[in-house]
Amino acid sequence: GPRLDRIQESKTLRVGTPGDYRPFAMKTDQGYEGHDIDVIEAMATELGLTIEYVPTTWPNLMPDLQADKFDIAVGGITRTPARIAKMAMLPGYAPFGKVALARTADKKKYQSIDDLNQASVHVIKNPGGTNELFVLEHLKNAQVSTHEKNAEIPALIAEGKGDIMITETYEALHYSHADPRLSALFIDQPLTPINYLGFMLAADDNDYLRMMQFVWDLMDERDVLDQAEEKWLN
Ligand SMILES: O=C(O)C(=O)C[C@]1(C(=O)O)C=C[C@@H](O)C=C1
Repeated sequence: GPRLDRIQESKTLRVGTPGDYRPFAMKTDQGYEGHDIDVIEAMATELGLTIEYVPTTWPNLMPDLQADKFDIAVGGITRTPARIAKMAMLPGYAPFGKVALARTADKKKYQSIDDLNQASVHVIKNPGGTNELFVLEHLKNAQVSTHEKNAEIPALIAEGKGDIMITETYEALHYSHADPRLSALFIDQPLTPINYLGFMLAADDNDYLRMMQFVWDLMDERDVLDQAEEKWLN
């Protein structure tokens, strides 16, 4: 197919990522790092390809993939029916639910979703992803503000500039471990059913899809996925 041909001829895989979601993909001064970065680098190496990272955002993730700015998107992307309807997605990994990140000092205040859904609670949300969808649907009574830079929200909560960040299991655990002022709430009983992340691909070339599915399976069989999980998700 044309996409696989182009990738093989250029020896380059264009990887789109918002790069703002620890521990899956984070842009730092040294480059990109995280679980998804280790996995996609191993996949590219297996295929003899060099990665070209293409910055994107959560609001632009699907439009940029549809506009052919990259071949695959990584960085903590939830598999959803809306995405599968338009794009292809590789198998699920890292089961998670939506949870809350709050100040440790406040943690007893929030025992249920009703305790979050109060006018006295200030929720800071990042735009464009499933966190925002959850906040708009379930926290209609809360005070909600939007902060574009997702990776800055935990510090804003810690400093008292907002009360709650809605996010996913691993990110909440990451920031609660990194900063004692923060606690991850609802980890044992998340606010949503369990869902899975998955790499999202352009669905216009079946040869490309079969190749990527094959390399994903190979990474699974060689325990590369287990190693990435061990390194980043514990
Ligand atoms: O939209 C998605 O797929 C996501 O999982 C991305 C998303 C979000 O929901 O906004 C998840 C957690 C991070 O805090 C940032 C981005």
